[in-house]
Amino acid sequence: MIGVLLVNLGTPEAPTASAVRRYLREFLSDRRVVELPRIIWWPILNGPILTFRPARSARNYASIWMPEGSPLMVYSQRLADGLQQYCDTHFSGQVRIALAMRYGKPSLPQKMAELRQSGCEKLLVVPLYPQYAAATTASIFDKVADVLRGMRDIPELRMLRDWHTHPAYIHALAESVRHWWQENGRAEKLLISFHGLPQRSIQLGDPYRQQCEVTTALLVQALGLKQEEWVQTFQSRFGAAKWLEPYTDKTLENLARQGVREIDALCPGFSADCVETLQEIALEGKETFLNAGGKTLRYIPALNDNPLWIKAFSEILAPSWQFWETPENFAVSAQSS
Ligand SMILES: C=CC1=C(C)c2cc3[nH]c(cc4nc(cc5[nH]c(cc1n2)c(C)c5CCC(=O)O)C(CCC(=O)O)=C4C)c(C)c3C=C
Ligand SMILES: [Fe+2]
Ligand SMILES: [Fe+2]
Repeated sequence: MIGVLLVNLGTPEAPTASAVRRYLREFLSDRRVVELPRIIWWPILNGPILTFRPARSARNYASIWMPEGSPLMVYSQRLADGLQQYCDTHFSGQVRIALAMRYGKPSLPQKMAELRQSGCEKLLVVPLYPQYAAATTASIFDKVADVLRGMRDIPELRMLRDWHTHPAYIHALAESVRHWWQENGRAEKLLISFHGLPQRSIQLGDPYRQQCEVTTALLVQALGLKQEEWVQTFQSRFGAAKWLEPYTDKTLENLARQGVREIDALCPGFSADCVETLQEIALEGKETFLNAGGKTLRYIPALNDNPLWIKAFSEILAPSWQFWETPENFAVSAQSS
């Protein structure tokens, strides 16, 4: 049996200051996320950040919370469930899908143990980030390695590093934008916004910005957009350092001032909608744009559990488990799909 462990960032358990504080403490203590010497970072984190940010951040979460919970969790779980169903039909019950979070629950140690106990002797780890960053992808690898360190009988392991150029991903994005245009009409400009990173991460060798740019280039090519019909930006700055530019919020203001009236916004780096897309872009970004003179900003949902994406995602993952395929233990029926 092959275990596929989808891993996303993690999210607070409730839209309250105390739950957000617990979440931020774990997240922002990760050395892959904040690469400052502890002696400098510790007092800042435990002082102003964990004092003031949780309440403000909790309000942001409250504005987008779903009846079933945090959107990041709800959509990631729906993706995992949809993928399990798809695999049961197309891969003869040989693939078991699970979802874990890098921070909080369901935890990586718990889900890795469950997969192992249910007879998965092979494990494919799939960070739910199309573009590689040390802060996200490598952090998941670190945690997986920590868990393996405590296991006697470790599984055979593979990890997907990124899928930022995969034709199935680009096609799924392009289809979701085209579908959006069919249903809602087409705005003057397509804003393509990725989560930011400190500029220093790039100087230290992170391929993240380049991967975002390649995804954008392939997407606008697939959509047949001209240069003046799209703009690529980076959102979610944190702290005082310089982050990747152009910034999404400043760009929205500038576009409105230049006379752009309608924007469709897409966040291709997020597999699941979350506070950064539903609050920061669809609510706050819209407000910024309208306050600066824009007329409409419409957020195009992430791929989430879109059935087209579930099929496309299985095409991205399948080569990794077919690598393990042997005639005796794995009757693949993928071609019959
Ligand atoms: C130093 C800070 C941060 C780095 C570096 C960073 C990189 C990074 N993050 C994502 C994806 C997500 N981030 C999310 C939330 C979030 N991110 C940071 C900080 C950094 N991110 C904070 C403090 C928060 C929490 C919200 C807030 O208080 O503003 C989320 C959403 C989580 C949710 O619960 O909905 C995602 C997803 C990527 C892809 C990335 C590097 C490329
Ligand atoms: Fe983040
Ligand atoms: Fe944010």
